[in-house]
Amino acid sequence: MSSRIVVKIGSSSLTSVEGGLNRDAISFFANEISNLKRDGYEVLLVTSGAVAAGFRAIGYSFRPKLLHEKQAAAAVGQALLMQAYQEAFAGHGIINAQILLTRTDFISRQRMNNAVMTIEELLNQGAVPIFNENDTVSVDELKFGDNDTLSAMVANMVKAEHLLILTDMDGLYSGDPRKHPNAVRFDHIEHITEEIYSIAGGAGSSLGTGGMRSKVDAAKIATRGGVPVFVGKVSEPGDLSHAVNGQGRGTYFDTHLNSLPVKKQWLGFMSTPLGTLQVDDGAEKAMVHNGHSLLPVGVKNVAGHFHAGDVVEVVNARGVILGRGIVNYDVEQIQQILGKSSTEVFQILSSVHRLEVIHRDEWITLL
Ligand SMILES: Nc1ncnc2c1ncn2[C@@H]1O[C@H](COP(=O)(O)OP(=O)(O)O)[C@@H](O)[C@H]1O
Ligand SMILES: N[C@@H](CCC(=O)OP(=O)(O)O)C(=O)O
Repeated sequence: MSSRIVVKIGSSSLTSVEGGLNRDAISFFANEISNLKRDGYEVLLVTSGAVAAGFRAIGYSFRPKLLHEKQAAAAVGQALLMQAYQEAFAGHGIINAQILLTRTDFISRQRMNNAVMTIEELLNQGAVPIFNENDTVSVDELKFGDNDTLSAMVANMVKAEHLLILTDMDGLYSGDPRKHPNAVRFDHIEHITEEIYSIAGGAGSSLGTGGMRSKVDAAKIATRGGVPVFVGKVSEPGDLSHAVNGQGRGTYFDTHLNSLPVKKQWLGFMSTPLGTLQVDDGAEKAMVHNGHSLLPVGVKNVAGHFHAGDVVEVVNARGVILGRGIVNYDVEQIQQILGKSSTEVFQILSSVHRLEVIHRDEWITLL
C-alpha cells in the first residue's frame, strides 16, 4: 500500500470575503496535490468552501447565519466547488470523486465499512476523492460544523500517514496573531495539553468556522488514532511537499501511537456516551497508566441512564475526562456496587456476567 496523505483545505484558503471561489487558489492546490501523487502518494482531499462558494450565487449579500440558508448556499456551492476542482485536476489527468459524509455515517459501522470499501477502490483507480460534510442533511447537533473534525476522522478511517490541515495562518501561535502580534509559533507539539487548548482561539475571519480550536480538536483525534498532523499555510509552489517532509510553515503535532483499530476509533470519537462514572485515584492509575480494567471498588459515583453494553465517559476525582468505555452493568447495578470489593459484588448482585465495570479491551484513554 502506498503512503496516504489527507489534505484539508479551509474556506479561508479557497474563497473571498465577498463570496465566490478563488479559482487561482483551487488550481494552485490541484497542482500541489498532483505533485504529491507524482511522488507516489495517495491523496484524499477534505475541502470546505461550499457555503462561501454558493451564497452569492443563490442571491444572499452576506454569508448566511441561519441553518437552512447555509444549507441552501452549500447545496449550490458544493456543485460549483466540485466543478472547479474537476476542471483544475483534469489538467493533470486526475479524476475526482465526491464523497459527502455526516457524523451519523461514522456512527454506523456498516456505513463506515461501505465508505472505506468505496474509498479503497477509488484510490486503487488513481482517483483523488474529495470530501465535504453533507450539509443538506446534517442537523444542528450532528454537524461536524467545521471540516477539521471530518478530516481527522477520514485520516483515521483510511489509516493515513499524515493529515495536513491547511489554513490562512502558518501554524498555532501562543495567541491569535490577529489580536496578539507578538505571539510566537509552536513548531512541534508533543502532547495536546489544557494549555494548548487555552491558547487556540476561534475563527480569524468571517470565512472560517472553527478557528484553531477545532484544528487542535482534530489534531487530538488524529494523533490518538496514530496519525501525525500538520496545521499551517501552503501558498508557494512546493509548500505541500515541504509540509509532508517536515519542513512546512506550520505546527506539527506528533503521535507516538500506532493506528487505532476501527472499534476503538468508534468508541473514542464517534460513540455517544450515555452516562458518567467517577473513579478514584487508584482506578485512574490502573486504567490510564497500567492498562488495567475498571473494577467496582474504584468507582466513586455514577450518573446518567444506561444499560450494560452502552458507552460511558469516565472522569477522575477532579472531573477531568479520562476516556470512554463500554460498561458491563446497568446504572442501577452500579449504584449498588460502587466502592465494593469483588467478594461483596458477588454477594450483592444475584448474577454477575463480568466482574469488571469496564474491560480494558473496551476502553480508550482520551487524556
Ligand atoms: N493561537 C492561534 N494561533 C493561530 N491562529 C489562531 C489562533 N487562535 C485563533 N486563530 C485563528 O484561526 C484562524 C484559522 O481558522 P479558520 O478561520 O477557521 O480557518 P479555516 O477556514 O482555514 O478553517 C486564523 O486565521 C487565526 O486568526
Ligand atoms: N461544509 C462547510 C464547511 C464550513 C467551514 O467553513 O469550515 P472551515 O472553513 O473548514 O472552518 C462548507 O463547505 O462550507
